[in-house]
Amino acid sequence: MDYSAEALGYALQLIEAAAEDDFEKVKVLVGEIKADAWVQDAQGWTALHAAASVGNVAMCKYLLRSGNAVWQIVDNLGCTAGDIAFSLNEAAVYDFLLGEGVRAEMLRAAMEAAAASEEEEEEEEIDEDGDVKPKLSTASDNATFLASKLKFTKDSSGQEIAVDEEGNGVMMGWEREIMRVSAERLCEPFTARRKGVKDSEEELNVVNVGFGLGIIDSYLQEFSPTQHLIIEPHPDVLAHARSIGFFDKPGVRFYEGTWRQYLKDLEDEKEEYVGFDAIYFDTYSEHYSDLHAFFDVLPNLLRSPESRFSFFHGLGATSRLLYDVYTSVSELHLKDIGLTTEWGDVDIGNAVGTWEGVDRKYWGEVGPYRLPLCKLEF
Ligand SMILES: C[S@@+](CC[C@H](N)C(=O)[O-])C[C@H]1O[C@@H](n2cnc3c(N)ncnc32)[C@H](O)[C@@H]1O
Repeated sequence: MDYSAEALGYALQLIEAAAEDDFEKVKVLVGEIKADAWVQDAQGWTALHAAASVGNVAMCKYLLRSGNAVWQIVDNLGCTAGDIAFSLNEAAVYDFLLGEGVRAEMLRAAMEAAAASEEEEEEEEIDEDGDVKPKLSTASDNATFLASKLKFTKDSSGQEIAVDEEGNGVMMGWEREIMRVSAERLCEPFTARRKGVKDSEEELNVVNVGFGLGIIDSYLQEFSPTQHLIIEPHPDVLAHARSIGFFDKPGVRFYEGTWRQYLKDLEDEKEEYVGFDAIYFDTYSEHYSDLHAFFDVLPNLLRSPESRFSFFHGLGATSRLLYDVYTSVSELHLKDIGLTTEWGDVDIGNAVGTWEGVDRKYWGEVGPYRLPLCKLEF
């Protein structure tokens, strides 16, 4: 059914009333006339964007609780209502929308986890019936990505990049600084223990999930790890790693499969249990729910209270609000399994320009990269 011109008219009036900070009119339009708060005007604004722009927390709350506003709708420039509040220094509105986002995402994660087992069963049924599955994207479906061709090339500034069949950047050279600092912070306790001890025999066991361009693995190699496990399933990435001699580096062993297969092999005792001092996670075409599932096994993989875990935090990196929401959500989920998280800023200011020829640009106005550093809470 088409959306009626009358309903659209009321919805646009609602955006106007919110932009004029006319809360009484907003209440009439939502409460009595049932105007829709999710409708967007020509610049992509909803009534919530308008309410955020005038800094009215009560109106934002009303639109979400009593109306049908949606906190994560983006305007034509990719901004959520929270991003509008942030850019206009409306701190109270920003904090309120951040809280709403965190609550909504925590709830969504819990519901997704509960539905996951049912979904698996459904997928099997579809297969048995022989139904054709819709075409999936390499950027959002792990199996599709793992079956697709990758290209290793350079961008115009000479930085290495890996690009998938759809032109999505799997790994970009500009992420190098993030990887350098991540490796350094992960190995810090080890560096401190070894300092000043001549010919130290201090062990260092590291694991990196997702080789990509091998950037973090090269930095991890600088700490001469005793065991350096790399979990990587993509045949083109593995071929690339072989071609640059990574299979022959000291301590390196590749597990040629996904991290889920590795965990299954550990469980089935096909892989030997290793306690790790440093664990890094940066896969591609997986979702937050996958990272969340990986969190759950960390207490079994970390060797000691000094051991550290980090992951590539690109979650929600298209918007300031979404980035803050996922920073909080991931920290809460890590806390659930007994890990504390410290966040460090890495300036990536000049790096974001290097996206030519690559689809799905992200980061934009989000600010510095937030580097998570997690350890077991005692
Ligand atoms: C963004 S890149 C990692 C880049 C790496 N941090 C670096 O410094 O170059 C993501 C890598 O994860 C791998 N990957 C994708 N799905 C995976 C999975 N389920 N398990 C393990 N690795 C996966 C991809 O093949 C790709 O090599």
